Amino acid sequence: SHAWGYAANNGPDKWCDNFPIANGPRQSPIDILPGAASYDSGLKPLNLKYDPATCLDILNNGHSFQVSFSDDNDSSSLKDGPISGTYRLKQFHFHWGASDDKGSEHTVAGTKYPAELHLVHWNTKYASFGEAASQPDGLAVVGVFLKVNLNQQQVAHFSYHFQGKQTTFPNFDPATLLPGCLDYWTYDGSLTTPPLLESVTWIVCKEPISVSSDQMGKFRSLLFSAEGESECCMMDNYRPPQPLKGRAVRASFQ
Ligand SMILES: CN[C@H]1CN(c2cccc(OC)c2)S(=O)(=O)c2sc(S(N)(=O)=O)cc21
Ligand SMILES: [Zn+2]
Repeated sequence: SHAWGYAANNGPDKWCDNFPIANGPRQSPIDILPGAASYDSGLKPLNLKYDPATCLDILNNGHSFQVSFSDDNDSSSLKDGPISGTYRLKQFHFHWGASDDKGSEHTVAGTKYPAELHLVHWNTKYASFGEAASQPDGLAVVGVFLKVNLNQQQVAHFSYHFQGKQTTFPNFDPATLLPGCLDYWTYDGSLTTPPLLESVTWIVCKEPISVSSDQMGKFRSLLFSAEGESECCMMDNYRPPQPLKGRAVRASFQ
């Protein structure tokens, strides 16, 4: 079977063929309706601590590009917020569109942002990332919307063209990608790509960060294709919102 992707023949509508959990009870992303979210005063502020020294490399994995972190200690980790215990940062990556009118996975009352950042963390009560990824409380992903600010400087110089292209990416501080205000919505969901595991506590920040339009252009110059293959630009690598199926969405703010 051909690998999954975002094209008509292997995209989100086809994922259920190989990953039946695609139609499961807690799939992501969702459309967030601020008016229907319930404020929960028991939710704590996010406690994010990132150490740039843990930044390892940047990889174009054929679906996005991801920046990976060494996770053999808690120096880059998430605590508090809606979770209990400590979750270690494993990687971050983005989803984006072919144009600025689409690209985010979560939407807010139907509004799509041009891109969305995902910071992926795993629960250290499990022995490894791989084990945590299959547990209902195993992962916590912080989602940050990106909006285009026409005279905004570069977010960072990412442009790792081909699938499989990997280079070192030393001392990048992911805290530079966080919005000033860390108000968030939270709900129980899944990975938004295969294997679509229902192991994610989603934490979606209300405030977007701004990127320049040429930063968006750089994203769109990345390639799904590998070296030597016919070039296929990496864009529209987002899954559309999935049915809420009775889940509650809580807000950390009023
Ligand atoms: C290709 N993308 C996923 C890769 N990963 C994964 C997770 C568990 C098992 C596995 O293969 C067995 C791979 S991952 O945890 O790094 C994530 S997080 C994520 S998102 N968009 O929901 O934030 C998608 C993926
Ligand atoms: Zn993602």
